[in-house]
Amino acid sequence: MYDLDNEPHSDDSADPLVASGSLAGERKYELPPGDLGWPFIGNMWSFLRAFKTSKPESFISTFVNRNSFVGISDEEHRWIRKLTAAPVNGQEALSLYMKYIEDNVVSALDKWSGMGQIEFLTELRKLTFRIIMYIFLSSESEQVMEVLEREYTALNYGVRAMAINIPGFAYHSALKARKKLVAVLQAIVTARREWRRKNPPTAKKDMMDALMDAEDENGRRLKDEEIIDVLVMYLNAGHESSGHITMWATLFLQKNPDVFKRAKAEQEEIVKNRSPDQKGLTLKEIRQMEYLSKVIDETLRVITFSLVVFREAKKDVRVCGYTIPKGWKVLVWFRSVHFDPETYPEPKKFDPSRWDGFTPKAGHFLPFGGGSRLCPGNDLAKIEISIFLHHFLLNYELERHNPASPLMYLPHTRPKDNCLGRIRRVSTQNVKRGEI
Ligand code: HEM
Repeated sequence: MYDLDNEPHSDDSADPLVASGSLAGERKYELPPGDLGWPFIGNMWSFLRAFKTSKPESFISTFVNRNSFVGISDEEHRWIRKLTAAPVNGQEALSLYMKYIEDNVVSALDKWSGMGQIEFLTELRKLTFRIIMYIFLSSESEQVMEVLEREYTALNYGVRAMAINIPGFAYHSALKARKKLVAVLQAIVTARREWRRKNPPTAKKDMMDALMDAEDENGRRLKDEEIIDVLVMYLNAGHESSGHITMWATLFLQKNPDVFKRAKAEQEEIVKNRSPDQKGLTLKEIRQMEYLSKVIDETLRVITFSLVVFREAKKDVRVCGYTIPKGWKVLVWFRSVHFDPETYPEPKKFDPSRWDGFTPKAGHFLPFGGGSRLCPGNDLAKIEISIFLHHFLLNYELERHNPASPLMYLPHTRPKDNCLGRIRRVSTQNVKRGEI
């Protein structure tokens, strides 16, 4: 029995399954370290297998039953995660991807500023999807990208639909879409393998190369099918969240002129200190964006994009006088963690300066989850958002059509009008990569 009531609070657990907040009062609790199973609703890895078979129960079991035959075992999760972590979040990979991100951000902002009214959130989601596709498949044509985007959108619609496999229903379209997606991705994988066979190894170009190179300690590499599954899953995991947080950070900046001014001054300083021949942002400059990083952390806290995750108790756990028996599911409600007034005074207030000299205790800031399931795209996401805000702050402003648009809270907090408005260019500073 793991007795939390008598366990000292640890702030430095190597792999904490962290969960803190107000459970039955103000008592804090922290679950034992380790892999406590996987969430049984909306789990990212369940996307790996979703829609691979047309049996209706496959959809339900993928998302609901952890022992499902289409689900992914703990061992498989560990193996794929280990092999894909560095290609997504490693330093080498991140510096490589920055160019794709910045090129896409600069051209999107430029395009939007000439478009009149746009749904800012919808456009941001398209942008973050495009960025993820470029990170994976940098050399594919615009045509291929469009097909992938179209089929992926159909697949995504089916995720929360009823499992009715009849033409006209979203689930049926999703099954068809996955088949087409797989066919296109398989052609890309085959062509890439062929190219690599005929050409001498070059520096890595994108995540597809990195996945093909990834090897475990026994020399085992990812098969084509595994690479495709990982791509499909990452396309899902890696765009929606970044799009929403980018929108909210932009809105908070605009709503708080003092914050906007300070964040903009920081970006101007970065550009001013750059050598004239430098093209585009560098990782070093991203690290210099200390204030912007606080703006993003505060946005992640206030918005809490992922409301909840599930864990499973691997042994009996005592919490606040209650026993959570081994095998029970535990729901970690991130919003109560992020709105705990003991950790975050006036929790509803957007206040980036609360992060000045403040590092929350382990388990008190979980925008990317925690433990062995910690979001592997956390650094990538922050870089993506920082690059967008860098260019937005320097050159643009957003004029909302309905500033008082009501909000929707499920599945994610957003204005009902998807943030309808205009993007206006207010300066031409640094509009092209590296041009000042
Ligand atoms: C602001 C952006 C993002 C937020 C707020 C976010 C948040 C989260 C959260 C809360 C989880 C669940 C963690 C847990 O169970 O403890 C998660 C998992 C995951 N995220 Fe993210 N994420 C973001 C961006 C990304 C990006 C850019 C990628 C990839 C390119 C990504 C890939 C994943 C994957 C693969 C998982 C499943 C991890 C596992 O179960 O092992 N995410 N994310």
